[in-house]
Amino acid sequence: NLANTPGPIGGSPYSAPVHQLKTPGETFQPVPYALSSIYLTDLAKREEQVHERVVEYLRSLEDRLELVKTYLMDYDDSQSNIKDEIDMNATESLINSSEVETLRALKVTASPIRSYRMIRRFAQDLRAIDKHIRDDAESLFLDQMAEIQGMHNWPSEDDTYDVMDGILRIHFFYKLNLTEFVQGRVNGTETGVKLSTRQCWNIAQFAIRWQFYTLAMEWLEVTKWKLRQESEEERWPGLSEEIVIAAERRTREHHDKHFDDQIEKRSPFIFVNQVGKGPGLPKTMREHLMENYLGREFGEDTDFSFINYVALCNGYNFQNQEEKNKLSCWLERDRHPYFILNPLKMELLHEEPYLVQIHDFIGDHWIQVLKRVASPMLERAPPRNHAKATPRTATYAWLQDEDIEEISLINKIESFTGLKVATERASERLQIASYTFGGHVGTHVDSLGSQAHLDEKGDRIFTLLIYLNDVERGGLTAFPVLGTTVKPMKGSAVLWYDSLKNGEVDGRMLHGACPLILGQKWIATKWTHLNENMFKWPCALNPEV
Ligand SMILES: O=C(O)CCC(=O)C(=O)O
Ligand SMILES: [Fe+2]
Repeated sequence: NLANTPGPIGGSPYSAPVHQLKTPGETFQPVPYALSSIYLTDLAKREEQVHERVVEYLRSLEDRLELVKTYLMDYDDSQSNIKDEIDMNATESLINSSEVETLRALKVTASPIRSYRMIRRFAQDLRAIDKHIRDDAESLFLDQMAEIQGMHNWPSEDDTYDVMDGILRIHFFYKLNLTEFVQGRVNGTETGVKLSTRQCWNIAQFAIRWQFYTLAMEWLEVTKWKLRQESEEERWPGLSEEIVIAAERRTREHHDKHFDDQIEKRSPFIFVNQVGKGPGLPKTMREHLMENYLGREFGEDTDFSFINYVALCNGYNFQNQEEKNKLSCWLERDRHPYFILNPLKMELLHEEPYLVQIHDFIGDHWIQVLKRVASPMLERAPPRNHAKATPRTATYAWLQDEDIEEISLINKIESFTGLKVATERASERLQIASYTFGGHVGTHVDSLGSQAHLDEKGDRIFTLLIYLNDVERGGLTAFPVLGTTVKPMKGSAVLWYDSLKNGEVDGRMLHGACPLILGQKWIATKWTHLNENMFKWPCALNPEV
């Protein structure tokens, strides 16, 4: 799978950089902030408290500054004409510094006003400064921060990489218009918050470091555009147009060095656009792939599946009219008596292989329970341990039936599918996944293939995936071979079969989760296995299917 091939010069925004999990110490962070809406929300709440403390700390610093100034002003004021006199004496008779000191002291002593003011400064101003320092706003601030921090780590440099990785993935998949993005418009939606020139520069640097050269070129371009709009005073002194232009030159050189090699491999990753070479290849790599491979039938060569996946994420559909004519919606009552009064709202998305969306499969109450139970259990996807693993930027929890006793979800799935789901051997625990912006799952099949044949449970028969919320933008489930997508709709479920009846993997069920652009995405998935359902899901007479 091209998507999983580590390029010769690094990864891609398609596969997240893998960070080391920290060993549990005094604090711990089970899930990286950028991957978890739960932790992001929690962090946003804690920042409210942090902000309040910082404001208090600022006030305290201002108080201290005020005290220091008060002392100095009184001192300067009460000494001013002594100073003039002494200066005059010093130039006339060249007295030395210890004599100056004595002279000044005598002047103070000679004046009841000066003496009073001096004594008052010691008694009041300097004591106030002393007290302020001993009150130790710094320690207080640090203690308060530690208290707000609690058990969790504050975000680290690694967390900023996760965020930038998510942004670059959205940029790559959806060809973001960066000029709009940095001004706060994300894929057509106004978010009301901008990126600064320096922040654009940081993202450009990150893209260069990860060798996403064409994305980097766009970030450098937008950095330059922003720099040109700033006045001299607004500019951050660490950055100038010359620096950005030099970075562009270096990036283009790196790009060109690897271009021929990558064009051979038809890698869409690093060369989203052709930036360096002349008219030899007039089209961008993406255009080239789209024109030649889009929607094509394919076998082993999964280049097509990747470019189709990206296109599907962008709203394409490759089903021909004949296929589309077969699609329909209906109310289904006869699978189980349960559905007589509560018919299933079925929508056929693909006939063969079968892909169906069931609307309103579960209601608000169950959705709340699933999210609530899963939230504290979410963990990041296991890091990729070998190149073949599907890239995943999401967080997961596995629920036991006991965790969700209050809902009879499994019974409902059994009634609906007519297969055994409830026992330990028949299925896997219910998996809850949560995505934030940029979160995705690369294309894969859920079938476990030959590795499952010897397994006690046998291979997966079907996937029942329930969407737990409406998704604002992005986050479709894309099926590159079927040429269609499923739009997450709150409470709806999709069902498809993972294996052919002969036990083979059904490669046509290749699918992936498109990167989320805006909002959140939560899903619950149940995989049911073959061995316990041997007689309910018998082999077909035709070994080919
Ligand atoms: O989130 C989705 O839309 C699909 C997720 C998926 O395919 C998986 O986790 O295996
Ligand atoms: Fe899947």
